[in-house]
Amino acid sequence: MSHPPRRGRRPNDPRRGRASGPSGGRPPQVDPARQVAAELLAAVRADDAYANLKLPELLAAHGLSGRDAALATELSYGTSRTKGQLDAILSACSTRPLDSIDPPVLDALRLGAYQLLRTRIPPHAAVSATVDLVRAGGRPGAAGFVNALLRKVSAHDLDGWLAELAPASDDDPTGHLALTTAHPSWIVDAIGDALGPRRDELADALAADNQSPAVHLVARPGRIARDELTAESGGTPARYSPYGLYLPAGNPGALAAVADGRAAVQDEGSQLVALTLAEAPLDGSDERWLDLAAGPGGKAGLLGALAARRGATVDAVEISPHRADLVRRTVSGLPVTVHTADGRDPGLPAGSYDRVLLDAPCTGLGALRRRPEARWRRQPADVAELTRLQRDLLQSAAGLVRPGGLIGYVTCSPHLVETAAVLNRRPKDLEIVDATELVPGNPAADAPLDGPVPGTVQLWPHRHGTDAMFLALLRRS
Ligand SMILES: C[S@@+](CC[C@H](N)C(=O)[O-])C[C@H]1O[C@@H](n2cnc3c(N)ncnc32)[C@H](O)[C@@H]1O
Repeated sequence: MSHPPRRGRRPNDPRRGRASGPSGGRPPQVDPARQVAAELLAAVRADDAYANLKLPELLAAHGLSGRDAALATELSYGTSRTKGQLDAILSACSTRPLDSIDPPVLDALRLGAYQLLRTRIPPHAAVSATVDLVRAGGRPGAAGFVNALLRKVSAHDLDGWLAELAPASDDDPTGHLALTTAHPSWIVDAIGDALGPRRDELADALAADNQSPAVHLVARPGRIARDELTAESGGTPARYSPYGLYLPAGNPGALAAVADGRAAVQDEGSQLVALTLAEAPLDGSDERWLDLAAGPGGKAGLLGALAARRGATVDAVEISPHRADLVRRTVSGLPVTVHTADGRDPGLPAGSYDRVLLDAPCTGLGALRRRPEARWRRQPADVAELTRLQRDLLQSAAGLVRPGGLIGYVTCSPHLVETAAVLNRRPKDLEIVDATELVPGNPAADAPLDGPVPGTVQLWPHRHGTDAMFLALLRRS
């Protein structure tokens, strides 16, 4: 039942209609999309869940598809991605510090603020749905607080809030971009440093993290031709990778070719770095390949398919047993042997591999567009810890590759400490091979792809439409 507008209130006033506030008499009804979004935020916050893995589970559990699933995805991913920006605005409106607010209530406030500031959902619907969520979640005492706070948020649109709260770009360029593009300051600085002389692209690079990317598929060589996959999936051929294609909206898992392993979901940048290593000119034998940090197996699957066609074999090493099992599933039927082992000392024969991929564990700052919560979960201290591991793994790779053999050192992060600094302290017998001309499809013709050390490759979402993958090709002397 709808209520008539009360006297003295504007038609769009969020106090209108069923935004009944704390004392509305009817039982709260939460629509399933917002329920899923709230459950996802709780899982990310309380259980350290990965949003992109948890969401399909929740959608299936609630039986959501079509428009409801799209709304749940938009609300949960959008809220996760912009959390810091939403918090700055909520803080400005709140009478209490945010860290004193019951965490599920704070989740609901973020969801409500996201709807008010970044969707076309009418303000009264955004507020009333959030109040309902809080009441249905067993926190009726917070309903009045939530209602009042979101009414304050609705006083401005997003641009209005950013104009009020963001520091001036001239005074504090990092702080300005951090708030306006919803990134932690340390990540703004890291990406700015990685852009080096092209720092003027920083706003574009950060904006690209906030775009929902297309799903990229790889047509596994020898298992399905790209044309066939294009016809089966309704996708379009990728710009650079000869095996890649871009899918429009939809669930890739529902495609028969993905379900039966002829194709897989894989960012085009990941395809390009693996292909560059596999196809780089090499003198001498070319039969033994190694993937030293293989889980969950995307690149091992591509390398395995190429190896099968070229009469080579691949050893794939992964330290986590669960992820090693994922690799085994991915490479089934391919000439790949999976070892659950520490890549720093995997017990494999020294000096025996022709090509070695080290797709190192990293901060993932190059794939923020695909991992909505990652930018707020990662901490600057993670970088030092990962860098030690990256250096140790590179040392191990250097011992496993044969003289004259090639290593592809890869990160899905452009952070200079994970790229240039690791390379600058590499083992002395590894020389850098110029990879910039070797990337399939020649992305350099469209936009620069030179990395921070001469000869290395840095892809970018805002330039190439790929994740920001880094590649250095190294030859053992
Ligand atoms: C960036 S991911 C690799 C992604 C993979 N190449 C793909 O394309 O699917 C890095 C992997 O290294 C694994 N890892 C971390 N430390 C390791 C170690 N010491 N030895 C081997 N693997 C390790 C992680 O568990 C993670 O699965």
